[in-house]
Amino acid sequence: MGHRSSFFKENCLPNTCYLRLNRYPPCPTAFGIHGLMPHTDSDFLTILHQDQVGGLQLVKDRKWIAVKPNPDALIINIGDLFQAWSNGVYKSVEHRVMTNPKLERFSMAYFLCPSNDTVIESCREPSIYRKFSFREYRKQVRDDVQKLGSKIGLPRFLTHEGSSNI
Ligand SMILES: O=C(O)CCC(=O)C(=O)O
Ligand SMILES: [Fe+2]
Repeated sequence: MGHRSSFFKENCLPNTCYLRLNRYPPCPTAFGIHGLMPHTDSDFLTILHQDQVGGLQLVKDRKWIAVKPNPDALIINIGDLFQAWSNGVYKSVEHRVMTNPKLERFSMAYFLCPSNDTVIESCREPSIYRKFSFREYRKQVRDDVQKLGSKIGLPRFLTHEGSSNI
């Protein structure tokens, strides 16, 4: 896509990526409860493993669809940084987890993150996002969650060009 092929190798290092282990207890009392609220991941890519219980859903064509559980497969989710880096060609996927009334669920997510100083810059002109460091992105997300109660994410970094195209 016009980026250096060594970009990930140089910027996403073992100590900048992380693994999250998720446990969702059964939720017998109510139907349609979020185990994890709708969100996009603030990284480049997430490699996800879910067990056989199911509950992961993603937005496709503006509708929530369930991801069929397959413990033998890994799911690769595109994150916000990949969207910015590709100038919006690849979209960060919105996803959520619904709880199961009877079964406990486990998942494992590996987040491919760069170092805080890494500058995320789009490969094409005109760029729809201004360039930003991962540190700046994380701070903006943290500040928005604190002040507004939810993440705004990439729309905060739209350029004039990007704003007039959405
Ligand atoms: O548990 C899952 O399937 C999804 C986990 C997830 O989206 C996350 O940890 O960001
Ligand atoms: Fe996620």
